[in-house]
Amino acid sequence: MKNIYQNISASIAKNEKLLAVLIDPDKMKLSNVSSFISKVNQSIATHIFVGGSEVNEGLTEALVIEIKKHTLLPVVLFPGDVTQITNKADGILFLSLISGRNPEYLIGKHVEAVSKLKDSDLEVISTGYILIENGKQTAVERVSQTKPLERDKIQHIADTAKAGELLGMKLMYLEAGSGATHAIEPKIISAVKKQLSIPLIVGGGIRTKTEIELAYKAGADVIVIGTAFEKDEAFFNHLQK
Ligand SMILES: CC(C)=CCC/C(C)=C/CC/C(C)=C/CC/C(C)=C/COP(=O)(O)OP(=O)(O)O
Ligand SMILES: O=P(O)(O)OC[C@@H](O)CO
Ligand SMILES: [Mg+2]
Repeated sequence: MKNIYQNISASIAKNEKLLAVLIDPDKMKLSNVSSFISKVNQSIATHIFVGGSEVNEGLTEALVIEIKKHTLLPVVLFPGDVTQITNKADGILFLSLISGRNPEYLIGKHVEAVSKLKDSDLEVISTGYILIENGKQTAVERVSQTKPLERDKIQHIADTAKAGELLGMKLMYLEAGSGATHAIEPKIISAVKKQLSIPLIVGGGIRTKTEIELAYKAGADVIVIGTAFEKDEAFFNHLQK
């Protein structure tokens, strides 16, 4: 039995903070997985997310198989598209892009995904995905052809998250975009957190231990970091258990 969601909730109840390392199948060489994952294992990371906004078919499955050889941490798909679904992972963030108004990314991809999910034992976790503007166009914006929410409309951001919760979503993900120049501001995180009773994930542009601490303090339950590790694996040295 998979219990990724239950374990996230249990950690939050104990006031523990969670860290997901995002690995992009387009950028990670299979030959580097073993050494990269050994660094992940020695760090405070609690989850491995695998995904990208555009990934060539087949790469995700090969990467997940290789990662699973080297770690006991849960491997969770964070897919930009249906082609990234593989049964070799433990779970999948079943993302609906609720900051946008593109029906394909609100419900279309999900309908397409069902035939794949029916035959898998992936734990499917319904996740509201909210893209917030950070000054430059992100890959998610380009791929999904949607506009991010404006960062100074904080009440609108919080209401969007709450609407997702009321629709039954189990996790809420505030996204500044991979490699964002500015991470999501703490005041946005805390305003959203105040209205929510489901776990809150925050990612995009987080590069320092200070930014991690500020996001946790503001109310992030799970932080996602990809680019900072892609650019410099020495960042793991600052995040030892
Ligand atoms: C339900 C299924 C099967 C898919 C969900 C489809 C949806 C709604 C996706 C949301 C929009 C999207 C394109 C999300 C991508 C999320 C992601 C993995 C972002 C990280 O990738 P990046 O790292 O931004 O890409 P680059 O490294 O290429 O910039
Ligand atoms: O790559 P970074 O900027 O860490 O962003 C992580 C994730 O939130 C992107 O989807
Ligand atoms: Mg990336």
